[in-house]
Amino acid sequence: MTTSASSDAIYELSQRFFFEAAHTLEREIETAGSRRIHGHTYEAEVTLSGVPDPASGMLMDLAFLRQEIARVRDMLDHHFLDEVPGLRPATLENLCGFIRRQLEPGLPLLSAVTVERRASGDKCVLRWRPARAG
Ligand SMILES: Nc1nc2c(c(=O)[nH]1)N=C([C@H](O)[C@H](O)COP(=O)(O)OP(=O)(O)OP(=O)(O)O)CN2
Ligand SMILES: [Zn+2]
Repeated sequence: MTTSASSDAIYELSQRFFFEAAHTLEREIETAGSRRIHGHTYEAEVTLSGVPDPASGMLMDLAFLRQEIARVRDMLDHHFLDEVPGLRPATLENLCGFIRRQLEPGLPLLSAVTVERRASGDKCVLRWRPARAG
């Protein structure tokens, strides 16, 4: 037993946001409805992982995280996702990757992005080992 029982502890800090957006989708089943322009309410969550800074007690100030999220939310909310560069086809999987690419440069502790459509019970989670785990 050592006194550093929490030395391997990793903290996860998350922030959730919503956006409303339209898209079309080419798929092998239920093709007609998916090809028509239709909309969804999306709920996304971004997660940072690491060890809090001892002085601030934070992985990152949530206000800063909100600022970063607002930037990517503006790129998606009330947009036609087929026209968002780098996103097409606008699936949950590609939305997770898109949000990661937008946020990762400013958030080195970013470790997961979740995008879901609660109304239909659909959800995708993208996880990875953060560039700087703390
Ligand atoms: N692996 C994935 N499969 C599907 C995705 C996806 O993002 N990843 N997305 C869709 C469509 O966006 C589709 O609109 C959802 O299809 P479906 O569940 O069939 O219909 P709705 O939830 O839109 O329900 P309605 O009642 O028709 O509105 C499909 N597959
Ligand atoms: Zn859809």
